[in-house]
Amino acid sequence: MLLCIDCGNTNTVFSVWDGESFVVTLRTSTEHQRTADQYFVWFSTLLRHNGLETDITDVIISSTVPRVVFNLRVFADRYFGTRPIVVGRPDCLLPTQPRVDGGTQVGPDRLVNSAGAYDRHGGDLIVVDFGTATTFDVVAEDGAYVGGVIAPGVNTSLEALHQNAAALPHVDVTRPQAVIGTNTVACMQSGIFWGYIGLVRGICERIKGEYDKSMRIIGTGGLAPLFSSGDVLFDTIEDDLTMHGLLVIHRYNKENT
Ligand SMILES: Nc1ncnc2c1ncn2[C@@H]1O[C@H](COP(=O)(O)OP(=O)(O)OP(=O)(O)O)[C@@H](O)[C@H]1O
Ligand SMILES: CC(C)(CO)[C@@H](O)C(=O)NCCC(=O)O
Ligand SMILES: [K+]
Repeated sequence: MLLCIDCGNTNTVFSVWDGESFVVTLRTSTEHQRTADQYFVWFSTLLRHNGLETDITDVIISSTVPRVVFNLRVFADRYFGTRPIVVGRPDCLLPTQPRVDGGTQVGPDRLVNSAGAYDRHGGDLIVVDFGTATTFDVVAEDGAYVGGVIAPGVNTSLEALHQNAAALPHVDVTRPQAVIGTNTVACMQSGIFWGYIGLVRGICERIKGEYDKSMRIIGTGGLAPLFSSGDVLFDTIEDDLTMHGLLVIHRYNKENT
């Protein structure tokens, strides 16, 4: 079985592929101090809790946090006796090479999203991912990542407001009743909710204006459904896009090395 690990700046997601489907998906916060042994205690406990017997033979990792990769490598080696494929490292092949400015280290999550989206939808896409940052990845006709946009993440923005303004509390993102808020929390929720809808809409329109062909927009990340409840932003929403991309890249490496 294949263990896919998607390590973001906020959360790390483990998902096990049994050859036909993802049988379990587990989420933990990203902490670079976490050791290989700590990962295993958490992982094996939850597998047992889910009544799963898994035999992990392969591991693939995408990490936007370089320093967690060391302990994840030790985890794969010590507990599964396997050398993981790490997206973005020179020995990990990609189905298509990104076309960006020389020296740019594209976030591995964006390469993975691009590969996953291309496999499902073909090219000429915008992939919008609501994570720590809100990213827009442009996928060309041949599946290459050719650039995009990095905007502040929804929770990152809310946290910055709270940190920088003495009278603004911590609030969770939600769809507000009205645009005109009649209390502080409602005002903040309106700013974030309608602000991000405007941001996503505006950036996608501008990307489409710059691109010479029609494009489809794929939304992913935990908050995509919430934002699409306020406006038609996406042609499709896929919550498993990153995991699917890891699967695609793993398969490509197995077939070509
Ligand atoms: N309605 C909601 N309100 C608030 N948070 C939500 C809601 N739906 C999902 N979430 C949150 O979205 C997050 C899932 O986000 P996702 O995995 O896409 O990115 P992330 O973990 O926040 O960022 P990164 O991948 O950069 O670490 C979870 O932390 C989840 O709690
Ligand atoms: C933008 C984030 C933080 C989104 O997770 C990640 O993809 C990243 O660290 N990217 C590196 C810079 C780039 O993608 O161009
Ligand atoms: K993510």
